[in-house]
Amino acid sequence: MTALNIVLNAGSSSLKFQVFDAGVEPGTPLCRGLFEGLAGDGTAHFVARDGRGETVGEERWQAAGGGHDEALRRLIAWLRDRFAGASLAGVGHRVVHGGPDFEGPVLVDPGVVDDLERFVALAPLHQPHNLRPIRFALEALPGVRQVASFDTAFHRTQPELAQLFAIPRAMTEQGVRRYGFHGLSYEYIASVMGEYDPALAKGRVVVAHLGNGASACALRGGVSVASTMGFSALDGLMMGTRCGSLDPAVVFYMLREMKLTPDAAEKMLYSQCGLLGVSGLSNDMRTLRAKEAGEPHAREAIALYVYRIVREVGSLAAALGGLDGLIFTAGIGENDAATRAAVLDGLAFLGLRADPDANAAGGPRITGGPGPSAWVIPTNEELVVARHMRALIGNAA
Ligand SMILES: Nc1ncnc2c1ncn2[C@@H]1O[C@H](COP(=O)(O)OP(=O)(O)O)[C@@H](O)[C@H]1O
Ligand SMILES: CC(=O)OP(=O)(O)O
Ligand SMILES: [Mg+2]
Repeated sequence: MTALNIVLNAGSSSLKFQVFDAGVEPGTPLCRGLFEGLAGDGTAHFVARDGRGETVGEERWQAAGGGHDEALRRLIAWLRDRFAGASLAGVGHRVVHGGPDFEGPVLVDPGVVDDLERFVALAPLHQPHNLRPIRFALEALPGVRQVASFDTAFHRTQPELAQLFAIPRAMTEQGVRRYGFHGLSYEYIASVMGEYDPALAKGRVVVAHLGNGASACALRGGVSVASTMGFSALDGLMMGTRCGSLDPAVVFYMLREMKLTPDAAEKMLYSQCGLLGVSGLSNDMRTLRAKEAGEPHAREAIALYVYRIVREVGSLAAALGGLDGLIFTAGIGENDAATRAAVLDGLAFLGLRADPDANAAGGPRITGGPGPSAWVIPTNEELVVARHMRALIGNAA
């Protein structure tokens, strides 16, 4: 009987999962799937594929809020049915915030979950959805080992200056510092980029993770040296529903002049800004692309999205002292050729020369000529968690 390792990855708009044979090195999963459209009130969509890419499950429903809870309920029912008779070796979880103490993946026990609850306020779109299935499995599956892998851990290699805010030292010592996120995605990209071009593995590379959440990370020799996200996953680039970098005085304006409560102000900055806020239409790039011809606000939202990426990649290139490669990944980075083309255009001053045909075809290399190269590399956060599970709990069933 096959023993399974299941990996869960709750993003801000999605719940992704992969199922691996626990007895072998993780590679192609037995099955992988995605619930998407969980952030809004539109249609949520579930699709699952087997190891050969054949669709083995598909559902659609109306996500009237609470999309992640409903997705988890459907996923458990679907997995029970699909893998009836198999035993479960372990469950691995992407956990977005590991704070200052979790510098690598850990085996979960109730004490670890209590520690991680402290960061719910710093990652309200993620941490609750990451911890709920852990608590569920601790109760419902008491013999099954669980591993938590953190988005923040990969960035703990950054130089001290890259992690500091210019605030009183006492606040820094309390943990008010830049953590950085999407670390599992960056760890995956760092692990494969040498297969695309050995020079990337040694070089100065910026990875742009452009999903519903978005950040960029500067890698030197595959190690994180700076990133656009900070204390929380609100900072840096403009995102689907998050504002990204914002003058902190805007928050005081929201509280004092707009008379918003702190909770309402927080909700607005996490859930009603970004592409959704500027377009007034949608957080989803696919919808904005479909409407941009007739909707000036959709066009402006996309233009601002690109402008912010160009500025931040320039800043990260400065932190690296130059740029050898730029890698696009995640939902928008992997699929939206027009965003990539516009970013490359804005970064032509760094010597990037777009290859329009290669870009339209999805890469992998989307520049030509001498100078820095740009690439499209699909991310795989679940595979990184599966590797962590293998390292921590081996192949025990
Ligand atoms: N084919 C596509 N073309 C353009 N954008 C896409 C496409 N598919 C997905 N996206 C964008 O990617 C986003 C989801 O990215 P993903 O990395 O899966 O999100 P999450 O942050 O929830 O993990 C969607 O909200 C949408 O904006
Ligand atoms: C950290 C973060 O924003 O994650 P996601 O892009 O999955 O929402
Ligand atoms: Mg994601």
